[in-house]
Amino acid sequence: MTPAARIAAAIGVLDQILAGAPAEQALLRWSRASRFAGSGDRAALRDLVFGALRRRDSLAALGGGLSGRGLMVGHAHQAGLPLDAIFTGEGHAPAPLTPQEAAPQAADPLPDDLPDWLRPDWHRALGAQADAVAQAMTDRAPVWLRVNLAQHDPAAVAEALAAEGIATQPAPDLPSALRVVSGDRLVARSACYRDGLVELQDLSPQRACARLPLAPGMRVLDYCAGGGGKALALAARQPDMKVAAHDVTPARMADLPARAGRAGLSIALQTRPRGPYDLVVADVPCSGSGTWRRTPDAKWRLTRARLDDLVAVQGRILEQAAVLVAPGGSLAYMTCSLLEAENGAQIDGFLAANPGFREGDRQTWTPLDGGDGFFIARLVRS
Ligand SMILES: C[S@@+](CC[C@H](N)C(=O)[O-])C[C@H]1O[C@@H](n2cnc3c(N)ncnc32)[C@H](O)[C@@H]1O
Repeated sequence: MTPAARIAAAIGVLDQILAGAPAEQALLRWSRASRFAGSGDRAALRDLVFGALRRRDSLAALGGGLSGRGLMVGHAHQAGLPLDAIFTGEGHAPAPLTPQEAAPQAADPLPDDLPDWLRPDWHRALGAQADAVAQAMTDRAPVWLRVNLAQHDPAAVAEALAAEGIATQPAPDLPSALRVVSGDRLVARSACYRDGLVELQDLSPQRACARLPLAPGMRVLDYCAGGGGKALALAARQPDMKVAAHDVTPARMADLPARAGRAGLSIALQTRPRGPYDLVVADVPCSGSGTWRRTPDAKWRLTRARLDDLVAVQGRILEQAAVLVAPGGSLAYMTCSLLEAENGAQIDGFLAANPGFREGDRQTWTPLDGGDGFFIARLVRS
């Protein structure tokens, strides 16, 4: 496909998303209907669509309207693309620009690419960093790997990755974390990934897991395990523990035994955990506002009602998980959100209602720290 044809395809896919279709679904529908497209075309289209969604409102302002075409015209202006060569109307290229599209009168400053209803919450949570974090959310997220330190040395793993065409850089503060600087699309097919040397895991959840005090013999439960990212990270840090994983939807843990097997770790699946555990991790469902670089359509789909529902679910999970914690043990609450309602306010509410717990630790990371937005609070049971 020509660059112009890719832009025309992005216009169609974006129109579907703006009409309510989830981004992944709209991209899949396009792929199925476009058998002529190669993997390079699909990757380029995905980049165009996700890039436009991250900067939806600023591109709409630059491109003359909130439509697939407006976003792609805005993108062409912002990226300095040769407009006359793209908007030709010939073959599969999009129609020529109108005079208004060719000379946009965009607002200065451009919109901050936050949903209007959320802006006050965002600023309350992030204070002086609010604008910089909103700006950071408009960029592509870096890819981070977690080296399985239980079995491998990070420098040797970095060399093995490089031999497969994947260049990495170590995180300055965390031995397990490697940032992929080129070859990110090769990771999932690499031998290093297949053989359990590395897992795909963002820097911030790695940092959160690294903060938790672990010791041999500890009983650990990942209460909202999903694919098991936190259980695997903890087990790799201290293989001499009994690590169990639970999820209200056990099917979400389907890949966990294979992932644990690849990493040479043992994680027991628990449908009805009874406790007590020395550490219970509650990586709760959340708005994902810290990961909007990766799922930018979620930023525009979130509503106040949905956020309120999530906050209520998180509160209930905290209460359920708390009863599984042994005296002297810890409850580690995690979200990939930056919003106060899901983070600090949730923890303050829990502590006020549960005097048997005290706060041990609380930390928020934002994209300005190198990874996704992420929150952890460790609560210690008396
Ligand atoms: C943020 S995801 C977990 C991601 C996972 N920890 C990881 O690192 O890959 C939240 C998970 O919580 C689960 N969940 C939702 N409500 C729950 C509940 N009441 N009890 C336990 N798990 C729940 C969901 O099924 C989902 O898999």
